[in-house]
Amino acid sequence: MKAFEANFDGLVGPTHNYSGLSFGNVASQSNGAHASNPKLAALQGLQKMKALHDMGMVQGVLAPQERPDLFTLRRLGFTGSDADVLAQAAKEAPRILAACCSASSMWTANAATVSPSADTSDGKVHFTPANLTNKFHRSIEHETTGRILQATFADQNYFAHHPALPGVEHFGDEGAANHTRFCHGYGEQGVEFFVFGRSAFGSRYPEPKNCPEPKICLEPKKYPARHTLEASQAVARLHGLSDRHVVYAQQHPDVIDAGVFHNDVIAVGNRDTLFCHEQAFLNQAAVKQQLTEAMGGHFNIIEVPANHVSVEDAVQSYLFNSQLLSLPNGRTLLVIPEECKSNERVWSYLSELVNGSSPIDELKVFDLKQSMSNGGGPACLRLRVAMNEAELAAFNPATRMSDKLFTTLNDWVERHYRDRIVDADLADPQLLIESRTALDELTQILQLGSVYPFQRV
Ligand SMILES: NCCC[C@H](NC(=O)CCC(=O)O)C(=O)O
Repeated sequence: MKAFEANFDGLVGPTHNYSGLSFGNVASQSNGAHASNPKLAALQGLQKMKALHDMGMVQGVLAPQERPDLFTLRRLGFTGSDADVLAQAAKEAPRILAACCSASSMWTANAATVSPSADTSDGKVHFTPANLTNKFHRSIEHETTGRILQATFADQNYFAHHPALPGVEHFGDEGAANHTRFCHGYGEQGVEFFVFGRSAFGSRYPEPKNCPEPKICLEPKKYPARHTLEASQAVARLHGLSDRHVVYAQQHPDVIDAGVFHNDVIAVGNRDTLFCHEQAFLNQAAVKQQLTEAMGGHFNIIEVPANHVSVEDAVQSYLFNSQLLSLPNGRTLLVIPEECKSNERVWSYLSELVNGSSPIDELKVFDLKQSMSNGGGPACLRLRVAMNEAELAAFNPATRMSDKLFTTLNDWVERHYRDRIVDADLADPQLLIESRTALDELTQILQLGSVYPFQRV
């Protein structure tokens, strides 16, 4: 049976704003307090989805979340009417209000870890929503994410859904941003590559299997390592992956300290190719060897040297937060953000790469500035789901990008979204009403049922 890689992009929610919520994410920290443009953000995202659809890729849409999150605010002790809750939170705890208004679910690379059916013991596609424990504003995503994924991949004959891992730092899980699946063909047994930032239980315990670093004691000094080895191992167990086809690697702590808060800021992979910076992993030589062996010796590694592109340039340009795509016409495309073009060193490296003999044939540049200003590039905005023909026929067709859905969603954004949000707007009860009205209509467009808390009371 033929198999495909589908990309499910997160639709940007109506409250998209810059609140400087992500310590360790340079863009988020430096753009806090700037005015955002949710309408433009959503339209920029839709343009990318439509472009991939036009190239013949399978493209899906994942719905955003209900924000402001009144249910979390009430859980934290704010009371009264919706307007009272917002007013009290704005006065007494504006940072908590901002966290409860973030549209961060747009970065669906953090929505879940997905294992295709060719890799799992029961032959189903497995999904585990990421608990995102390291950031409060993201830790409140996984329940609704789980419901959206179940409404998108509902058929239990093909799709298996797990709850998020326990919500404590020991099992900090950031989902597919730290997970790459390599394969020779999308429908064949693949190699799942899990990248973590630290080990929660330390080196007193036996060395984990398939882990190139003997004593996992190194940790970043400045910024948090969000994702643990133990989380990755739990996901591999839940998905029924075989040890022989799993490789674990630790992110280099120094690059986390340089602003690489997820591995997808410094590495991207597709099929039998890994495109990464030479300083991405601890013990990088061993990581490369393990991956090559697990892939049966047929594996391409494009390793970018620091003297061409520094880690700082990678973080500034999001070179590696690109989408490495195998197009239906057989060519390999790298989808990059505009920031790569404006960085001279990155652009000259990329120009040489596509003109040379590398496996990458073409570049496509997108303006994703609204998302980039919060540290989310092309790869952050998508969750990959490799599916065979039967699975493709089984997922919710209303979530699949088409010319018609593109027109419908553009119109929906134009009607419901604001073109400017600053901090003071987050407490506006009208924004809550607008957001819920928009999402209620969206669940009908995408045929999701009642996935939002406000629809379930
Ligand atoms: N994969 C990209 C994720 C980016 C995301 N940024 C944020 O949540 C910033 C939100 C703000 O600062 O308003 C994060 O750091 O997890």
